[in-house]
Amino acid sequence: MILMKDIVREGHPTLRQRAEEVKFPLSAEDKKLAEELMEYVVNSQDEEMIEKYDLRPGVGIAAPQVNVAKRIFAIHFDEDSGENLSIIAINPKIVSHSVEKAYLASGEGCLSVDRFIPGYVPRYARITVKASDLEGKEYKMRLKGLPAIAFQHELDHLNGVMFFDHINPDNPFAEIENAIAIS
Ligand SMILES: CNC(=O)c1cccc(C)c1Nc1nc(N2CCN(c3ccccc3Cl)CC2)nc(N2CSC[C@H]2C(=O)NC)n1
Ligand code: NI
Repeated sequence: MILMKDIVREGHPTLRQRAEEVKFPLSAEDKKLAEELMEYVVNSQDEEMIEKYDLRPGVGIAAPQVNVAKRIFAIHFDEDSGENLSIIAINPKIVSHSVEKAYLASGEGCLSVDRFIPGYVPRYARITVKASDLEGKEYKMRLKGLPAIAFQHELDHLNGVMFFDHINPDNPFAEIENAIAIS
C-alpha cells in the first residue's frame, strides 16, 4: 500500500515533468499502480487508517506524486461526502469547459506540499472530461464543484503544474473575475 513515505514532495523533479501517456492493455505494473492510487485516497479518508498509518487525507492523488511519470490519477469521494465520484483516470483530458471559474474558498491542499499555501486557485467551474478506465474503456463525464476542482488539480500533476502556480503572487486573495467560491 502507498504510505506518506512513498509520496514525493515539492522540489522533486518528477512533480515538474510532463507525465507519459499509458498504453493499453495496461501492464500488470501499471494496473497495480492505478489500484494502489485509488486505495490510497480511500484509506486516507478513513479515520482508523489515518491514525494507523499516519496518512494525510485527500480526495485525489496522481502517479507523479509517487514518482511515476505516467498519466494516471485516482479521485474518490466518500458516499457520505455528498459528492458522487470515484474514478481511476488514465490518459485524462478536459474536452471542454465553462467560461465561468471556481475556486476553493479555503485554498487548496496537496499531498506533495508540506505547508499551507494561502490563496485562491482559479479553476474552470464546469468541465467535460474524458479518460480511460483500467480496461482501456474510454468514458466521458461532466463535472462541477469540488469534483471539477479535484480533477483539474490532479490533471495539473500530470503536466508538472502545482496548485500554487495559479495563485496571484501580488494578492493571493484577489477577486477572481467571473468566479464562484466553493466551500
Ligand atoms: C474541501 N476542503 C477544503 O477546501 C479545505 C478546507 C480547509 C483547508 C484546505 C487547504 C482546504 N482545501 C483542500 N482540502 C482538501 N481536503 C479536505 C479534507 N478532506 C478530508 C479530510 C479528512 C477526512 C476525509 C476527507 Cl475527504 C480531504 C480533502 N482537499 C483539497 N484538494 C485540492 S483539489 C485536490 C484536493 C486534495 O485531495 N488535496 C490533497 N483542498
Ligand atoms: Ni496535489
